[in-house]
Amino acid sequence: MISVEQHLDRVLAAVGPAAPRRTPLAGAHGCVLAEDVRAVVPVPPFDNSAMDGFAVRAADVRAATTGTPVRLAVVADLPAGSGERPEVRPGTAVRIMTGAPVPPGADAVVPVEDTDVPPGPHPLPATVEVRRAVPPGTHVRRAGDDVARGAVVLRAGTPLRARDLSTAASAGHGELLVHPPVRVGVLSTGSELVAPGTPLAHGQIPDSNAVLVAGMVHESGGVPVLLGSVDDDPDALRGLLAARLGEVDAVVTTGGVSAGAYDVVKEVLAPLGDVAFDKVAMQPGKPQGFGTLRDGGRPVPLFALPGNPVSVFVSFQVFVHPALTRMRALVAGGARPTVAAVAAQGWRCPAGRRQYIPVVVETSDAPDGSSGTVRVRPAAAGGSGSHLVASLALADALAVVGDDVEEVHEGDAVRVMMVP
Ligand SMILES: Nc1nc2c(c(=O)[nH]1)N[C@H]1C(S)=C(S)[C@@H](COP(=O)(O)OP(=O)(O)OC[C@H]3O[C@@H](n4cnc5c(N)ncnc54)[C@H](O)[C@@H]3O)O[C@H]1N2
Ligand code: MOO
Repeated sequence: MISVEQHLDRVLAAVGPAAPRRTPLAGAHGCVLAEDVRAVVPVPPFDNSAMDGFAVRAADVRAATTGTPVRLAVVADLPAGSGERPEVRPGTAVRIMTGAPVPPGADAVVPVEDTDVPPGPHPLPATVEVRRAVPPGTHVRRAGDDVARGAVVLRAGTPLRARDLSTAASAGHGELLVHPPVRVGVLSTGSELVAPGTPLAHGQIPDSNAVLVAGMVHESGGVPVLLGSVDDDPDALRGLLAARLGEVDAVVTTGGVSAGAYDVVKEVLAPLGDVAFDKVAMQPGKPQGFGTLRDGGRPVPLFALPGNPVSVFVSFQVFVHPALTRMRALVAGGARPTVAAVAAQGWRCPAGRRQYIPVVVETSDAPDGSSGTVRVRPAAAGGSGSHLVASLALADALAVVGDDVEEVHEGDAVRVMMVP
């Protein structure tokens, strides 16, 4: 039996990020940035109007009020996107729309509501009556107000969110140097499996692992590629892997790794040399296979997880999630975070194996209203069991109990791994 850390170290030593490549912004969401990004243009790129109205010289309208309006000649029209630069001389104004460049000579914008011109679509008036004074700079958004040219706007190592992409776009970039998305093949094994929703004949069960793994791949920032399920037939598994390996950067299989007479994953992969099958001192998730397949010369890490659904969930969070973090080139967030909690009820634990038990988290405020205590109880009425798949949905987290503990008592301190 090897420890969780030994297995994880072996996994992490075998995986790494793919070379970064320039990618259009539209395809870069979720990818990890490979270099710092600087603004190649200031944001905003030019002085522009914050209001629909009239660009004026502030000095011309210094005395304007509703009772003593100032009339100016309207000499040009500036819709957003206009490249014109009409001069605003004393006594004149230019009609301007939000986002249009402030014309030379003007130093303020009077909103249309503070004039005699009704808001909305109208022909360009010959004159405008300004009914309110505007100090210099009013409703003018200055070039570089937000970000100066050359400033770092995004840091390497961060996953690109929607707003990061908008920052990159506004700072002048159409592409970014990013690590490519990690495509993870999801493959269920077992002759008992049928597609979810299919009526079950005796002996059959729904393939719940495929959707579980695919969803966790998403939650870990990867791209799931559903490879389907194969019967416990070595040739079928061999054939599927040979046919589809080129489409993926990693593979997660479930089932077929323990001691059964039909455990085909072990049978097919063990002779490939680099795939090792170990017993890991954890519960659930004891039988684990891991190794590197070759697609031509390209290494493709393969995780052979045990078939029991709770084992799949735990094994993924403990081994596959950190590996995907490294393959994506993320700087932070390798292991799921843990927090301190208190057991709200007791439960049994296996001797000699670290327990990862799905728990419900209850927070309660202290009587003085100060910081709450995190209390946890097993999510499944049956406590700890790798087949208790339906109650997995109730769990908020995994309590992690040391291999030297045989029973957790109510009130004991426990570490809790936060999972999506
Ligand atoms: N003699 C021994 N038997 C077992 C051992 C052992 O050490 N010696 N280990 C047990 C432990 S612990 C685990 S975990 C399981 C792992 O078994 P396998 O990886 O070989 O998985 P299967 O036998 O194929 O399936 C186990 C279980 O999970 C169900 N299953 C499988 N795939 C799916 C799926 N896609 N969706 C839903 N459920 C699935 C399957 O029907 C079985 O009930 O081995 C123990 N046995
Ligand atoms: O290790 Mo198995 O995952 O205990 O059920």
